[in-house]
Amino acid sequence: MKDLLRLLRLFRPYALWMAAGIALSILVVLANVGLLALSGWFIAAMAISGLTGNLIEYFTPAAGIRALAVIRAGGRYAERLVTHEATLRLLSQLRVWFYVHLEPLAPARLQYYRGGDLLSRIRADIDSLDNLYLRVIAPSIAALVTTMLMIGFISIFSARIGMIDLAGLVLAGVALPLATRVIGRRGGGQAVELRARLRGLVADSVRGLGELIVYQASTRQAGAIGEASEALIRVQRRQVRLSGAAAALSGLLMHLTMWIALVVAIPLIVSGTLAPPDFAMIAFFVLGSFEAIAALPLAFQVLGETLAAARRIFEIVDTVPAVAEPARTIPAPTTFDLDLSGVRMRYAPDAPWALDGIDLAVPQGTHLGIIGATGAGKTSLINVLLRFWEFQDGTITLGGVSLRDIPGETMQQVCAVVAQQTHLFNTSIRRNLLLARPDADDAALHDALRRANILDEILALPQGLDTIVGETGTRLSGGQARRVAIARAVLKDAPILILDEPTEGLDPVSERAVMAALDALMQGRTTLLITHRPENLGFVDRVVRIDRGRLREIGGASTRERGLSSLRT
Ligand SMILES: Nc1ncnc2c1ncn2[C@@H]1O[C@H](COP(=O)(O)OP(=O)(O)OP(=O)(O)O)[C@@H](O)[C@H]1O
Repeated sequence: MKDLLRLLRLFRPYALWMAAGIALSILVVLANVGLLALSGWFIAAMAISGLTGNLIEYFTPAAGIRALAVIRAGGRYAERLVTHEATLRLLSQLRVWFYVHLEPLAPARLQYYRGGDLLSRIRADIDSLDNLYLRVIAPSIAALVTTMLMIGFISIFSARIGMIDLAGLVLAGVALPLATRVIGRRGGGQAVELRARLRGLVADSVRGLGELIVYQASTRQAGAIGEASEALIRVQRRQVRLSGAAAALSGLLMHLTMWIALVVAIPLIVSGTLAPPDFAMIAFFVLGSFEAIAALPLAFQVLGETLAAARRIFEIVDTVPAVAEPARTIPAPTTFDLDLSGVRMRYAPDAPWALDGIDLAVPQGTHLGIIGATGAGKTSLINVLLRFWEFQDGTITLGGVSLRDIPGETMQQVCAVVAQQTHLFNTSIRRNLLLARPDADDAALHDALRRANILDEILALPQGLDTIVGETGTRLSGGQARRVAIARAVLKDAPILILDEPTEGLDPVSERAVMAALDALMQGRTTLLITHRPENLGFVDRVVRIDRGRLREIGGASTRERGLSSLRT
């Protein structure tokens, strides 16, 4: 119930659209029942008139039938239009709302979710929230209102027939769906979970297809996917059987109600309380009235699935970001000396310290090389500086301002990052560059590419800047992708440059091209260069080594010439 109310609060901005959709559904149901009942009455009245020779005025009912038919068709069209407009507007708002909550959780809080699972929450779970309005709320309110109006109308003819119709509607529209919901609740939750598991598994397998083939594990992985799929099909089969049985029972109840109503109507016709044509009208009216509750079994069934999807979404939305934003706003730093004192950080309360008492001063403009064995803590230091992860002890200041008083966004603005795994989006080179500066014109883009040492190569491509780079930049070579990432950093023009193994995995020629580009970019900026390659240390002024979370200074002024000469060879 709590989740339901919370969901409803999210729907509030579209309340008017939704109300209009519901009003139109009510109109359509009433027009349909009216059309059936009036047609039944009209045909019977005309037949009786023909047999008895008593003329009746048929213009009005004929016009009524035409009017109701037009209202029903037009109303249905308008209802679909309005309810879908409401749903699509709602969906787009929900996606943005979810993304806004998701962003501060990256990367620290999201590392335990599978990529496919997250994707399924963003897409399928959010999409299934629209069920709440389209398949639950709208049909339920429409059913309630139309039932009251219809029972009121038929009771004018006979209160007993009204009660019989009401009993049939309540049984088919409430008791049956409730029973279906109780039986289907577990299956609904299971279906959502299993679908997410299957999607995660498939996404993971497609990403790791190369490894699966090399290690000949494709058959085993396909077996695991098959099992997950079988489990989902078993649950879905149970759910479909349940909804089929509910639909059949609902049909049975509808016809039973009509027969009982007719049995009650016979003595009323015989005694003259009702006119003979009313008999046909009652039969059609009762049948038609069941349209009002036709959607309720599905409503009760999808309610379980929708609430399960909502719970999974709220679970992410309610996750507290790993790094708390500052409580007070103070002016952003204008100088960029970095000072770390006694900094300790670990990834979980019971994990070993990834940084264990780091003291480090990096005056503005320094080029600092950071080396260390794998797992020593180099990336952890960067994670802390970029405010991706929180540090537990010690102090860090930037330009004299404590890092804890600087919003994460500011830190991310003043730092440009070129990493081993810098992500390129599957779009054009131009759009990848504009990420760093959306208002940059072609001249600025060309300048950035020139400074990243890649302009000629890009312009030589048939599509130039509009070349699509492929998923994660696969249509570019490793060295080209890295230099496009450098051009992006050039465009960002941030005072601090973080280079996390920027030449890792490149051949010597590409490495030299990338380092030449970086050397130009580093000028005038504070630079932290994490590297395993001793030759890259020729580009820095100072070198520190991190060893199991502790820091050791190992070099003063470097032989910068050594680095530059390596570019020339
Ligand atoms: N996201 C994480 N969650 C939990 N532990 C982590 C995480 N990232 C790193 N660690 C742990 O923290 C320690 C330091 O890792 P870190 O990535 O900083 O090392 P590194 O020096 O950058 O290594 P490499 O050169 O291999 O990138 C390691 O023990 C690692 O297992």
